[in-house]
Amino acid sequence: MLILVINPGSTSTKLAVYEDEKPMLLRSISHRPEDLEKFEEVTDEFDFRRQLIIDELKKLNVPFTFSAVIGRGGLSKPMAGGVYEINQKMLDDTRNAIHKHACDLGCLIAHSIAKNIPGCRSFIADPGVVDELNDYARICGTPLMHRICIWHALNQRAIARRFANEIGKNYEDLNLIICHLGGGISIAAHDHGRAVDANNALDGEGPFSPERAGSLPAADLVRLCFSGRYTEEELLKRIAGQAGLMALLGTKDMKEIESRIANGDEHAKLILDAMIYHTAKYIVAEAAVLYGKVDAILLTGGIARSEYVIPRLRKRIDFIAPTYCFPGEDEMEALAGNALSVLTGKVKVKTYV
Ligand SMILES: Nc1ncnc2c1ncn2[C@@H]1O[C@H](COP(=O)(O)OP(=O)(O)OP(=O)(O)O)[C@@H](O)[C@H]1O
Ligand SMILES: CCCC(=O)O
Repeated sequence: MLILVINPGSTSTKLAVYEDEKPMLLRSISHRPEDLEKFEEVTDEFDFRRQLIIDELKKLNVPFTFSAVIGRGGLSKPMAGGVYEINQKMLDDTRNAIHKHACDLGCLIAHSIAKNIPGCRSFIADPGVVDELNDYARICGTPLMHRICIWHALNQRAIARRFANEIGKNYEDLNLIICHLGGGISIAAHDHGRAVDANNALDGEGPFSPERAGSLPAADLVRLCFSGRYTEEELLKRIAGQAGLMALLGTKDMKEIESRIANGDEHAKLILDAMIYHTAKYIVAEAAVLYGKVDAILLTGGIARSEYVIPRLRKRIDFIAPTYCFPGEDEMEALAGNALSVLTGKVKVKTYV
């Protein structure tokens, strides 16, 4: 069975074709900032990115005989983890969602390609809005709002299963703290296969990250909103996009920051060490969620490759549980595997309502 996998990111669109479990091709189409800047919202990039994918597949002579197209799920309404058949409700909610993220295009493009292929199904799996929070985690100190999570559910779960497999156990038998260190940093407590606590990595919760502000002093933020100095859009960018290392150091490229530090830049060192410090604090906090019974801490994402960050982070968290590193991400393989498990009847597909 031929499966097409689509994973749009902020600067690239990844695509892969699998023949059952076997990867036949993996491509990453890079987007120049000037090509994306002209679109007001990420969903406006739909035609542009869809056409690039189709052109690339045609160029590589890939037959359009897919049994399924699976995309990285978008930020529609919260849902339990699993594999979902894309339906009209999901498409509408993804297009109309308050939160915008390049992954929205995964769902929209997967459906649009699949619908033109006879017999082809379209899926998403473990989108960033997977919500398995416990009742305490939803509550914050005002009735005006409640906590939600937006996190790297797909990669965290893929890494969790990989780790469990490597040690000969089931993910569902383990208590894990997983930290995805990417452009955003998400941290979740996985209690026997359920992510009972996770941060909203997109919206200003958790540690600051390469391009996100993380948790901010709330009253200062309110005063800033009413200061007349910024529009709503500008301030939202100060929370996700023009925030974190990008705002504090003018770059989110970790290699560049590491080289500044190696050349004696004390300010860069202070900021990066602060990011490590806050990340460690949020990781350790998840141990309380699991009553201190933590089988392992798993670190993943692009920054898990950093020889500067990882040893310093480990030094602050190793006392909780053994820490393992899974640099990068397993998203393409995880998506393909999820589609295949539905096509072969191993997993029951869910309906988004
Ligand atoms: N070899 C490396 N050493 C140090 N840092 C690295 C390395 N490779 C990537 N990074 C850093 O990882 C970060 C990006 O991580 P990643 O690729 O996981 O993010 P993303 O896919 O853009 O966003 P996200 O993971 O939040 O969806 C950047 O700050 C980048 O500089
Ligand atoms: C939906 C992925 C979460 C993030 O980018 O922070």
